[in-house]
Amino acid sequence: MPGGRPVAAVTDVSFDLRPGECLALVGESGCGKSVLASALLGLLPGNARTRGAALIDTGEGPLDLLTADEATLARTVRGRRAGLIPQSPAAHLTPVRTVRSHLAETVRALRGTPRRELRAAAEAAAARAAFPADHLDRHPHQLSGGLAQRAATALALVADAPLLIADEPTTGLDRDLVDRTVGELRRHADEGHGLLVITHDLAAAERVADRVAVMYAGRVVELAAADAFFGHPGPRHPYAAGLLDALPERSFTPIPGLPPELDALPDGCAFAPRCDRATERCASLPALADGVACHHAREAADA
Ligand SMILES: Nc1ncnc2c1ncn2[C@@H]1O[C@H](COP(=O)(O)OP(=O)(O)OP(=O)(O)O)[C@@H](O)[C@H]1O
Ligand code: NI
Repeated sequence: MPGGRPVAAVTDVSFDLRPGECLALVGESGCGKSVLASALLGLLPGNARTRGAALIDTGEGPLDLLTADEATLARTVRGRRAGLIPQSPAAHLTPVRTVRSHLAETVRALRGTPRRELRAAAEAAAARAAFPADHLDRHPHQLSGGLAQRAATALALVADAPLLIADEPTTGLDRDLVDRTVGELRRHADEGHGLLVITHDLAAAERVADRVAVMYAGRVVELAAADAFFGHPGPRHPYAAGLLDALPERSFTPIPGLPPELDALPDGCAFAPRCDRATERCASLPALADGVACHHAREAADA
């Protein structure tokens, strides 16, 4: 930050993700979801500091993504072990190149496809993400939001990486496209891939996820099985309960107030100023224990 003040964009996050499993990471704008995704791919800005570990299975043992050097990340991880469908895909594509050229380069780099087979391989990669062949010669600015999303998905799927991170894959899409995207992501997990879906679309999270991690002000405040979270007995953290209650199909009641600025967090629970369960105990920071970080969490369901 200006003046050299640090800001803790993501703190104390801990989860695992297995092949064939989808974890939805949900939370309001600015809570740290995209920073977390960037950290997992070694794409943080140069002045960022990380601590802890993020282990990925490389096929030859675990690799710590937070300490791996750039050459290792570039040669063995990005695209190959972990694919990313970025938030705002159009902004991540090179503006002066066509979708075909993006796909051909990616196929060549990740699969070593010989030049004479590139055209067919690029077309097959596009088809996998339902990107229309007659739009392959368009530039990013000539694509609708939905088609830019498909182009980014096609690129992320080229090397069939065991982990796919999708950052806001349904934002800005119309209803049919949301349904299709959710279906495709779920199929991708069912085929045995690990899937981290970052979204503030809770309806999409409910349909795609096996587990849900709720972030608030840079921390995971609840980590739960999706059926318990969205169904019975429901969320345990008051913030998570508030998020669900804000949905139009539920009680359509917004959480009062706004999330705090990350560079001015209170010492204790960051949600306390907005929380109707807050007491003096909330002046100390609640650790994530048994899936929830709250002094007044609802009881877990009976096992
Ligand atoms: N390079 C940086 N320098 C300072 N602050 C940063 C930097 N990168 C991110 N932040 C801060 O970290 C916070 C988390 O940002 P992030 O993009 O991860 O949010 P998000 O949960 O993905 O939100 P959205 O839903 O809007 O995409 C933001 O408040 C942002 O201001
Ligand atoms: Ni984001």
